[in-house]
Amino acid sequence: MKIPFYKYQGTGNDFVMIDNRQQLISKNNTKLIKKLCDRKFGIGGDGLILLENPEVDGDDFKMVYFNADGNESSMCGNGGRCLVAFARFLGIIENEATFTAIDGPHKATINDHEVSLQMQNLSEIKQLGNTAFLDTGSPHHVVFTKNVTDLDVKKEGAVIRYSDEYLSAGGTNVNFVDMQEDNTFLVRTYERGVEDETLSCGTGVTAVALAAHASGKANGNIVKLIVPGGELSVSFKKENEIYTDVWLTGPAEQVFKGEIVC
Ligand SMILES: N[C@@H](CCC[C@H](N)C(=O)O)C(=O)O
Repeated sequence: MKIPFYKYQGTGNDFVMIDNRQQLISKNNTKLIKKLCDRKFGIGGDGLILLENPEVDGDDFKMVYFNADGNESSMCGNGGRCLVAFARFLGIIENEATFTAIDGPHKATINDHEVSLQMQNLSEIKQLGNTAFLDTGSPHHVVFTKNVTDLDVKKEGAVIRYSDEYLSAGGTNVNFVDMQEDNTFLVRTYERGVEDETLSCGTGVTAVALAAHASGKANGNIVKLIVPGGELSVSFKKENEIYTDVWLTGPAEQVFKGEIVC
């Protein structure tokens, strides 16, 4: 059997995309999904995303996300943005999308290669010193520190990801953040499920922007995030201690396509 696939990237967070409206891939095939994400034995990617038929009235499609380890996981912000670009490529949408992912409903807009994705409202941010923990669709530990450029993110991130504090709750992603100028932050992320640093993490930079605002490190409602793979922005409102209207914006593009022979 031959299954068509597409490769997308959003600020260097890269994904294998499959149009699964005809159920070509089984969601339980962890071994196959892990192999497809393998950079030596497969296509290579930080994750794999299935575009499926909508299950909610009014939706354009459904998003199913897997980490590179082959397991279905929580929300992927960059993956969601890439999926919107894929949906437009497939002719499912034009410039706007409504879809459901594991964390609930999302809206999105796309102009050229720029995709804005609405994230869930957020009310709970645990802050402790220069760290914070919040769930922006995926769990994120945020560390505000200096010299992020020189950090061994894989080593330092793994210590926190596998710490007793998080392990029993399924682990966490870890973001190391260095403030640059007003409302601008440099971010490097250790991703759970990839178990390494990735070039960008959408739910991660969303967590950084909201944690920076909650702790007074950012004072505007638009925050610029510089990641190893490019630049993203996060805009939001704060109403009655709840962050609403949270939008993650940045580029997303198709890189190549091919066929999986299985
Ligand atoms: N790259 C993602 C986050 C993907 C989920 C994460 N690895 C997890 O399992 O929590 C993003 O762009 O948000």
